[in-house]
Amino acid sequence: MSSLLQGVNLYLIGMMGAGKTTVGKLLAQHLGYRFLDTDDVITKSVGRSINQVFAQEGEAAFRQLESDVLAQVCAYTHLTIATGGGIVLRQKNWSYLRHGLVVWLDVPVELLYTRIAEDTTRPLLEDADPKGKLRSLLEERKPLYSQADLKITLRAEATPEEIANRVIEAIPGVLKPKVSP
Ligand SMILES: Nc1ncnc2c1ncn2[C@@H]1O[C@H](COP(=O)(O)OP(=O)(O)OP(=O)(O)O)[C@@H](O)[C@H]1O
Ligand SMILES: O=C(O)C1=C[C@@H](O)[C@@H](O)[C@H](O)C1
Ligand SMILES: [Mg+2]
Repeated sequence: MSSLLQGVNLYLIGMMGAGKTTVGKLLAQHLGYRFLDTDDVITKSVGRSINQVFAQEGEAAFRQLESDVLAQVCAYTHLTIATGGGIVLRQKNWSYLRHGLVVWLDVPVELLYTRIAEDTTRPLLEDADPKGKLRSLLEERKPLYSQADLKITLRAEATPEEIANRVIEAIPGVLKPKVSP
C-alpha cells in the first residue's frame, strides 16, 4: 500500500472527536509513514495548551498557527497527518491539503458527543449547549469537509482498527493520476 501511495501524505479531516488522531496513528503504522498531529505540533511549539492559546490570543491567532504548521508539514512526504477540526475553514489551507490525499471521517453528532462530552480540552465546546454547538459546527463545515478526496461514513461505532482498514481499502479507488513530465 505504501508503494501505491508513493509517499503522498494522508491528511485526516473531520469534526472534533471524529477519531482523526486515534485512527491516524494506526494508519501511519499500516502505511509505514510517520504520524503528525497539527494540534500537537502547535501546543509543543508554543508550550501552551489549545485552551490557553484560545483564551489568551483568541481563535484567529490559533488558526494562523494552524496554517503555519500546515504550510511547513506539507513540504515533507510519507506522513499521516491528523488535522484540527477547523483546518478546513481557511481556503488557503486547502492549497496545502491538496498536496496529499484528504480523508474525511464523517461521524454523526450523537457519536461525537458520546466520545468527547467529558473532555474539556476543546475550547469551542465550552458552551451551554455543547451538543447543539457540535451540530451547528458540523452543519457549517459539511460543505468544506465534503471537498475531501475520500469520505469515510461511520454511522455506528466501529473500532479504530476497522476504520483504518476501511480507509486503506478505499485508497486505491481515489489515488490521483500522476502528472506526466
Ligand atoms: N472508533 C472509535 N471508537 C471508540 N472511541 C473512539 C474511536 N475513535 C476515537 N475514539 C475516542 O474518541 C475520542 C476522540 O478521538 P480523537 O482524539 O482521535 O478525535 P479527533 O478527531 O482527533 O478530535 P480533535 O479534532 O478534537 O483532535 C478519544 O477519547 C478516542 O479514544
Ligand atoms: O474543530 C475545531 O475547530 C477544533 C478542533 C480541535 O482539533 C482543535 O484544533 C481546536 O480545539 C479547534
Ligand atoms: Mg485530534
